[in-house]
Amino acid sequence: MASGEWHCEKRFKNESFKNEDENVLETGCLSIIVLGASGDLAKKKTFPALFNLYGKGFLQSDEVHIFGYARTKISDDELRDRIRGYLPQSKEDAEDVSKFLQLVTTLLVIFLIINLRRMMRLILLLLMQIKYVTGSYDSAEGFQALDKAITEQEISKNIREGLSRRLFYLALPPSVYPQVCKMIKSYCMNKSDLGGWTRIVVEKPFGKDLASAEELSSQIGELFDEPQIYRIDHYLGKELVQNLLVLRFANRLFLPLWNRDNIDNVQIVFREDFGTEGRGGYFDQYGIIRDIIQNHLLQVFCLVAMEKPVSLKPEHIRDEKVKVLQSVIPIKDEEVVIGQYEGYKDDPTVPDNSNTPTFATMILRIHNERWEGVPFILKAGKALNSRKAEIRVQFKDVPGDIFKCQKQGRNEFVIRLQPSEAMYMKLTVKQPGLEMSTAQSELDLSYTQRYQGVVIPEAYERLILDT
Ligand SMILES: NC(=O)C1=CN([C@@H]2O[C@H](COP(=O)(O)OP(=O)(O)OC[C@H]3O[C@@H](n4cnc5c(N)ncnc54)[C@H](OP(=O)(O)O)[C@@H]3O)[C@@H](O)[C@H]2O)C=CC1
Ligand SMILES: O=C1O[C@H](COP(=O)(O)O)[C@@H](O)[C@H](O)[C@H]1O
Repeated sequence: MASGEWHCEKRFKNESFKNEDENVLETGCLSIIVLGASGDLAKKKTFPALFNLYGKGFLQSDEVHIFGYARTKISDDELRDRIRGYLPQSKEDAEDVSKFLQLVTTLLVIFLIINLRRMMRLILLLLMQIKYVTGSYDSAEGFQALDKAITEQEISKNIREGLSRRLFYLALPPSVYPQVCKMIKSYCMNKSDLGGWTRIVVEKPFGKDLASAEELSSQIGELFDEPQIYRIDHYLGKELVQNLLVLRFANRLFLPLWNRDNIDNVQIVFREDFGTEGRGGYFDQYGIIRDIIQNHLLQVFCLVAMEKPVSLKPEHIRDEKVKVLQSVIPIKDEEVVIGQYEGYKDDPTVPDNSNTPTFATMILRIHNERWEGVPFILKAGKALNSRKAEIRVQFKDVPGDIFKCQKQGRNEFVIRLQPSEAMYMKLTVKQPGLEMSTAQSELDLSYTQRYQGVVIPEAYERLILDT
């Protein structure tokens, strides 16, 4: 395997990040059931992540079976066609498909000619059997049919019932989580307690406000034990978000600078260059604040602003996040701007009279010793002119500017989460040459240049693997 590739063994053997009770390799039939399989998340992220995990050897073909469930009536093949579009595809790939089909008997030669990863994907597309079951989210009938399909698969794999594992991934609007969880609990649980398990993965946003989040938590909590429930925020799986803890707490350089004495403001920005594209059924109920800011950007905000955790244990990290969130003072109305992009209501899945925001920006202010007076500006928008997610830490001006260079710009530390992961520091330097003049330049750590050949895993690969 190439040096940058993730490796099963490496992950399980990484002692420094290990919790006492995790990293036990399990065997037995694993069924992964994607509920809401007809939707945007499933086709863009969930299924491609599963394919990648399979390609990297984390999911074994003799143990894993994947199911899709939704109300939309489509065939297994139609579902596969939808997914195929979101796996790396280009004219070049299409040629490889036909080459592969023609040269299937000379597999070793092809391995030398075409990229190994692409090759794996082609094989997967041919081999993986994704079964699609149609049904509503509150009908016993649908979930009984789903259970039947899973059980048949488990039996065909010749595995004792109790050793089977069932992972239900709710790629659905949170409004249907309670009814779906009830159905899973009533009809689709792993049938015995001989060592298998049933787990559920729920997506953000967890409710609409405090009351509904608490209600959702107690509804799910009545049906499943806490260790069976996985709440996903995929921004936490992004490489540069994972890097934030390391960056902040493993580098002496940043320790004395990361505070109100040196930092003028912090900007955490999410932009997308496409709109809802048929996702109005989910998005219009929630809007950009609940879709992006309350979860993804707030998690990033916590990692930028929190104090050093006691250790890397999840509870310790959570405790620090909670502390910094508790120190945020109520947001002022005059420090919020919201908007809706022109054309949003043209999406047939969006109601004609919708006033749901698709853009929002706001200032968070932290009332503590480190951050008093430093605005954290959070901004998110759909259908803007570019796609980008980044953190910009802007430093204060240097006092006593003997070079008269302040107009050229401040020191700024930028962490670009996507696209093209990078970190760069904007500095003032002497313009090379005979004159003593200054210019803005950058210390640049662009991942494509620094880590050539390293394949950065998609956020969902990491998170689904953890479940
Ligand atoms: N799209 C993305 O990139 C990401 C989405 N998410 C999260 O995933 C979840 C699903 O989002 P996404 O897939 O984009 O949304 P979609 O609008 O695509 O909904 C997913 C599926 O849910 C069903 N559905 C949609 N609206 C309703 C409704 N009002 N009541 C019941 N069922 C409905 C539809 O399936 P059918 O009608 O066939 O049953 C649809 O195909 C959300 O919680 C979102 O926050 C998280 C990260 C990224
Ligand atoms: O959670 C969501 O995230 C996606 C954007 O994810 P990214 O990893 O591609 O940045 C967004 O499109 C979607 O509206 C939202 O639900």
